[in-house]
Amino acid sequence: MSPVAPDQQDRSATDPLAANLRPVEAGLIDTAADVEEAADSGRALIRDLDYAGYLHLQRLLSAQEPLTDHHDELLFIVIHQATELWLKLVVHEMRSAQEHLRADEIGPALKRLARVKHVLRQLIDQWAVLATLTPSEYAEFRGKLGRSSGFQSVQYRELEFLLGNKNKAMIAVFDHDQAAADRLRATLAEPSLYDDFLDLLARRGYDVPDRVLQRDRTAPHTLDDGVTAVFGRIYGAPESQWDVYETCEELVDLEDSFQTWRFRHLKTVERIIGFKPGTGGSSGVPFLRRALDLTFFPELYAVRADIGN
Ligand code: HEM
Ligand SMILES: N[C@@H](CC(=O)c1ccccc1NC=O)C(=O)O
Repeated sequence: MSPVAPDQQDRSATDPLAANLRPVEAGLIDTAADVEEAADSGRALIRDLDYAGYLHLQRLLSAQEPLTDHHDELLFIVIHQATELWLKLVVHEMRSAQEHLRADEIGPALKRLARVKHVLRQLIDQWAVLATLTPSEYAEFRGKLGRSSGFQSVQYRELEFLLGNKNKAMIAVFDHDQAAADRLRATLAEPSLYDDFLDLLARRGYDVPDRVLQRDRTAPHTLDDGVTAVFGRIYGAPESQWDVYETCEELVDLEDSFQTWRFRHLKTVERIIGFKPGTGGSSGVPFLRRALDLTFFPELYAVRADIGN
């Protein structure tokens, strides 16, 4: 006799459910034990971790303290806090990408930069939410903001430094907050993402000029024709070092996203306060417009004019 296949065997002898018993009768659910277990995990939750505990939601969600009763002030606070949270991640990913570049690990560096790019995309889309705030709604609580301003965002400045816009003078904005000023001074002394990439290119045998490699890295990088020539080689034959070419394009994406964020900030400010001066003491819109001219990776744009000539 041929053996019966396991899935055709009569399971009622061994499987209580197949014998038509209710789960409790079958002994599969021991109600008392289940209740005891639930109570146990409830007690354990008091002792250790639950959702709110892990995420420190009590702290996070009690940190929105509007200065007025105006309905729209909560939106203003939430947008800024959400931006600061994302900036925290962006700075973390940027530093990690830089460490990978220093270790000649382009793959993981690109993965982190791709994440940064997507976060920036979210921050760009977020401006549409803030743009629902009308000039008169904002005017109702703007007076309460005093001289506080995005100027004083230490994480934003840190990101700008890591991207290479090393405007030392901005550290003076943090005279009232020495911890923030110290942190920025330390970041100013670190190589920028671009510095790390140019170092990697030099190690890969590209002819990055010594004057660029040896420059004072606490100052912003300025356009150098020797670096443009290096990118000319890379863009002329991407297949020769494909990962290097991909890194160039990732940096262009990053610059593009960052500039788009700046541009959306400018346009949102324009529609909400027009040409009023800023609370932080700048001219407002004209100041933000000038910031759009600052470019992080100038040679990656300069090289495009040479392609095909
Ligand atoms: C009603 C909304 C907003 C208005 C009217 C506004 C206005 C301004 C103005 C006028 C400045 C120039 C500095 C000053 O004099 O204050 C500035 C700078 C800045 N704002 Fe805003 N802003 C708004 C929303 C935001 C949001 C949501 C963020 C996100 C965190 C932000 C981040 C920044 C940053 C980082 C700077 C410094 C930019 C730089 O130095 O290039 N702003 N903002
Ligand atoms: N600079 C803004 C004020 C402002 O937007 C702001 C105020 C306090 C905290 C963050 C702010 N956001 C960005 O500048 C203004 O001039 O209205």
